[in-house]
Amino acid sequence: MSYIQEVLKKVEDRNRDEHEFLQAVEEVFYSLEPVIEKHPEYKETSVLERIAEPERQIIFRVPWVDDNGVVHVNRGFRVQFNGAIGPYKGGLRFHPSVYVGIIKFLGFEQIFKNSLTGLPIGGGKGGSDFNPKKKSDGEIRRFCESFMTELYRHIGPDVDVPAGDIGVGSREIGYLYGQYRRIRGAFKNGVITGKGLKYGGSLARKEATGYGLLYFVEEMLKANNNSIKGKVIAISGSGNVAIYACEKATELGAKVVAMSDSAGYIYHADGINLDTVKRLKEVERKRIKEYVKEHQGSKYHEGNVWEGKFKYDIALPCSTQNDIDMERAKNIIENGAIAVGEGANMPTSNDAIKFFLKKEILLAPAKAANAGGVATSALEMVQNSMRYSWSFEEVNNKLKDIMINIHKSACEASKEYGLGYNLVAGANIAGFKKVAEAMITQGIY
Ligand SMILES: NC(=O)C1=CN([C@@H]2O[C@H](COP(=O)(O)OP(=O)(O)OC[C@H]3O[C@@H](n4cnc5c(N)ncnc54)[C@H](O)[C@@H]3O)[C@@H](O)[C@H]2O)C=CC1
Ligand SMILES: O=C(O)CCC(=O)C(=O)O
Repeated sequence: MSYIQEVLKKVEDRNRDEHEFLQAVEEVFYSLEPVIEKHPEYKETSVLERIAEPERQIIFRVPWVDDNGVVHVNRGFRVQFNGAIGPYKGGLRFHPSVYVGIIKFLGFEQIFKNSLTGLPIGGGKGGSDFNPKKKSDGEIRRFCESFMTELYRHIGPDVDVPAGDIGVGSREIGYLYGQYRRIRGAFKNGVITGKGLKYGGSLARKEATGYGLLYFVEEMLKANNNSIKGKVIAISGSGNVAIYACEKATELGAKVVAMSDSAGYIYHADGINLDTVKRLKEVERKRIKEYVKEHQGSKYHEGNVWEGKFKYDIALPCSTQNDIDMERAKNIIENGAIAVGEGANMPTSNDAIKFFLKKEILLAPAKAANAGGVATSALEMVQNSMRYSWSFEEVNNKLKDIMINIHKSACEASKEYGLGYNLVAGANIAGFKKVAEAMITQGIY
């Protein structure tokens, strides 16, 4: 058994039923094999064992009252995974599928992603198994208030800074921050990011993950003598990441022909009308199928977009984890894709990642490609500390530079370890080394 296999076995034994977490750890650790060989100090200081164990995980009760006066109880989580390079940083997910294995996979990914941004942020993640779908505004507010009534004691601008993720957008962030302020009796707006612009939010944070994804994919294509201009793109999801990925892709001269939600997908050969999607999803909170009522020539299909048979050059999974398994990966290639850019966290299963790499599909891995959101959150923290705000253009330019640098770091790390142009391994290695070195320098923690 190799050293990596031995460590993985220990991680598996300790986290038996946490499948998503084990998948994320396996994906990172296998790509670290050449690094461990070259750096015996990582083995001597058990960095891998340490990095796979959260510094702290908090699980709490979230009781709330619905509009009929009935009391419900959900479970809240915050996993403070690794604080070696900065305060824990990562979003909150409200979705019925949430359990500790989901939050831990997301928190683990966040360690490396945050490191790649080059900014001083550690890895953390949180959320709840609360389902925001079909809840009234009042129910959402009461849930958020209850959630923060426990969470507030574990977070702070220098300790742990949450933000949004699936099911947590600007409305939820507003209620969460309001409750934090009420309890603390202080305006510490650096405690949460993704805030509204009127109380310390950053311009371009809303757009950042989707825009950043496209900046990264453009770099990847450029490095391979290609570009986004003129490409046909399919996107899964129609939430925050998907919408702004679509916007930037269109601005860069591509045509987005498909978007989805958890029930099905729309296909519009003329190109998706993003104004309609924004209204349906951001304002009216309706299903994506409503789109076809307003656009002749578009079609709605039930099921997963990656099972659809239609032509595109680039696939951008922007919905949720394990969206692309082996069968869907094969279908994506049959549909003509030359590149995949991961906007969601861990959207591709480990065997499908290997398959894409074997088929020489250009693969922009999530940790690198969707890091623009958290990077811009870190820029929001900078602005909050300065009590100042930058213009949209200033933030967007910084975001673009960060994404270009992440691509460069992943490229260089891959090359240094003789792996050619493998951004998956390169991102893992570059993200890991910075955190590992900080951990070693700080002793045994
Ligand atoms: N919002 C952000 O800044 C960042 C988000 N991400 C990741 O991007 C992905 C999307 O997040 P957001 O757009 O923020 O969330 P969102 O809540 O705005 O949108 C989520 C989208 O995914 C779809 N979806 C959710 N569960 C699904 C399922 N089981 N099957 C099919 N579709 C499903 C929803 O219908 C919706 O269109 C997640 O993986 C998230 O972790 C990654 C980096 C930053
Ligand atoms: O902006 C943030 O802090 C969180 C972003 C996030 O949750 C992610 O990168 O997956």
